[in-house]
Formats: sequence, C-alpha cells, structure tokens
Amino acid sequence: MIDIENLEVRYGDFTALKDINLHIPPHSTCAIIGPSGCGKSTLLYAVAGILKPVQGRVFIQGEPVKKNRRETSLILQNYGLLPWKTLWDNVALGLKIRKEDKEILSKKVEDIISKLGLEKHKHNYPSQLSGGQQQRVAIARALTVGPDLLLLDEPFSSLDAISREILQNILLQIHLEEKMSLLLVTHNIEEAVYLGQKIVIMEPSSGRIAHILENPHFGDKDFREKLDFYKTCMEVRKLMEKGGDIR
Ligand SMILES: Nc1ncnc2c1ncn2[C@@H]1O[C@H](COP(=O)(O)OP(=O)(O)OP(=O)(O)O)[C@@H](O)[C@H]1O
Repeated sequence: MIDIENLEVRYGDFTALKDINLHIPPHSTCAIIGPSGCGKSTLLYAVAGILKPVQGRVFIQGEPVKKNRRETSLILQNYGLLPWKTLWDNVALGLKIRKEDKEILSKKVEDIISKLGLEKHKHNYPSQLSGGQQQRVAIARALTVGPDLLLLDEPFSSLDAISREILQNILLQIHLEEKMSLLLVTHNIEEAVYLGQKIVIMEPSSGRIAHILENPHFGDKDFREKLDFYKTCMEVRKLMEKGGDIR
C-alpha cells in the first residue's frame, strides 16, 4: 500500500525527516508515535502529498504520491468542519465536491451517519456537538468517498478517555469491515498499541525512525482487557524511553 524510500523532508534549512524507510502492506494499519516535534505530522503530510521531499520517494499502490489522491482521506486534529453547515451537509461535502448523483449521495450519507451513531444530531450544527461527535462527523465525511487509505493526525487527542476508546473501537471496526488502510499519528501509547498493526517509534529530534514494532495482537477488539496489551504498551514505552540509543 505505502512504500517510503529514503525520505528526507526539510523546512528551509531544518531537516524534519531523514532516512525514512517504511513499508505498510495493503489493508493494514500503522501508528506513528513519538514526542512532540519529532516529525510525526510531517511524515503524514508527506504521505498525503502535501509536503514535497527533498530526497527519497513515497509510493501508494505502486504510484508516486500526488496531492489530492482520490482514494486518500486525511483527518486533521481540528476536524475541519464548516460551522455554517449542519452535520448532514458536512458529511455530504466530499461527495458534493465530487458531484455525486443526488440519490446515491443521500443514501451514502444516511448510511454512514447511521453507522457512526449520529442520526439524532444530523440537523445540528458543529457548535451544537461535543468534541467526540464532531470527530465522528469528520470520520463520517472522510469515509463517504470510499477511501482505501485514511490518514489521521492525532484524531482523538482532545477527547476524554472513554470517548477516545469509543472512537478507537469505531475506527477498528470500520478498518476490519472495510479493509481500508489506516495511518495514524498519536502521542498516546495505548492508542498506538490498540490501533497499530505496525507501530513506528520516532527518535525525539533527529527526524529518523527509531524502531518499527509488529503488533501480532492487533485486531482483537478485547485486546485492551488482556495482559498482552499491557506488555506491548510497556515494550513501546521502553523503546520510547531509550530514544536515540536504540538504532
Ligand atoms: N512549517 C514549518 N516550518 C518550520 N519548521 C517546522 C514547520 N512545521 C514543523 N516544523 C518543525 O519540524 C519538526 C517536526 O514537526 P511535526 O509537526 O512534524 O512534529 P510532530 O511530531 O507532529 O509534533 P506534535 O506532536 O507536537 O504535533 C518540529 O521541530 C517543528 O518545529
């Protein structure tokens, strides 16, 4: 699905990413974790085609990455909802832009609103919704266009622990049902371990990957209640604490 080869990204003279090599197979998930400023969002934006590398390449499904790839959906931290549009219209936005047939659009929007448990609020505006509901709307909007790759930048960082877990469950369910690949940036170890089939740990400040961990327990909806979950969280924590020493 995603192949990153020797990627280097700079902001002016500052090197934000260096020597990034990563393979993410089709229909799989990957969580990128590391301290603030280590380059997580930069990596996500390079995969989204928003940032151009100075060296190296990113391929999606064998094609060099380009901005506005139709089958890639990006969800940002601030949800990106239009405050003057209702929940229904916000969800419909991507399909309207693509000039989808009205009847098909309506059916797709209703289906996804129902899947994400938002029916009761469909005529409300974003300001009338909680943070968790707004995040669900952002996910619903991203899903209407049928992406094969969903990119998420700290999607649940502003939510309380329970709302966060509910949305993580929804995301896992959608991934398991629709087989869409997920690439997720997070600060949160539990989130990375629950949602990452592959967990990429970034070095604190060199812009490099410190470690890539395969997560054999990924996909178990009850994983959080199992000892292996805590063991994997501890493993990630230790690797993060070792920081630059682990390469
Ligand atoms: N537009 C920019 N111009 C210059 N430097 C930037 C720019 N955007 C990010 N950086 C720098 O690049 C580095 C990586 O930033 P990035 O946002 O990718 O980190 P991050 O790991 O996502 O951080 P956070 O967890 O705080 O969101 C940081 O040192 C940051 O200061």
